[in-house]
Amino acid sequence: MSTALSEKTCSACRGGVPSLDTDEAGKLLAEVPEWQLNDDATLLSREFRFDNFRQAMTFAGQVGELAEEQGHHPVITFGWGFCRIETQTRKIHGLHENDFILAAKIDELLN
Ligand SMILES: C[C@H](O)[C@H](O)[C@H]1CNC2=NC(N)=NC(=O)C2=N1
Repeated sequence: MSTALSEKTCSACRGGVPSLDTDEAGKLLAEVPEWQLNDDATLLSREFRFDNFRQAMTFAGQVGELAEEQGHHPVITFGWGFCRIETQTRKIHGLHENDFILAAKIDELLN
């Protein structure tokens, strides 16, 4: 039985590893089905909707704290009623399991 993504912890990525290919990324996407891959599977993103600016801002802060805790950092954009998260592993210019672990943990913030 493999460990759920949300129970894993991001590992320090120092580059020098291949990014996930589209098949590998597609398999991991099944565990975070609310998220989207871009066409060449180098970016994982999701837009969350909220009732107002303060809720979006609070969520953005929670994602930021989670990123610091995990040592893996997405791009966080927020405004009135929305917060958009985009993640890729910059060092390898593509996706790593870390991006999917972070996505699964971000989804858990809503529980
Ligand atoms: C050593 C540490 O793992 C790296 O500097 C981390 C920090 N956070 C990171 N976040 C993202 N999104 N990509 C990276 O390559 C990255 N590298």
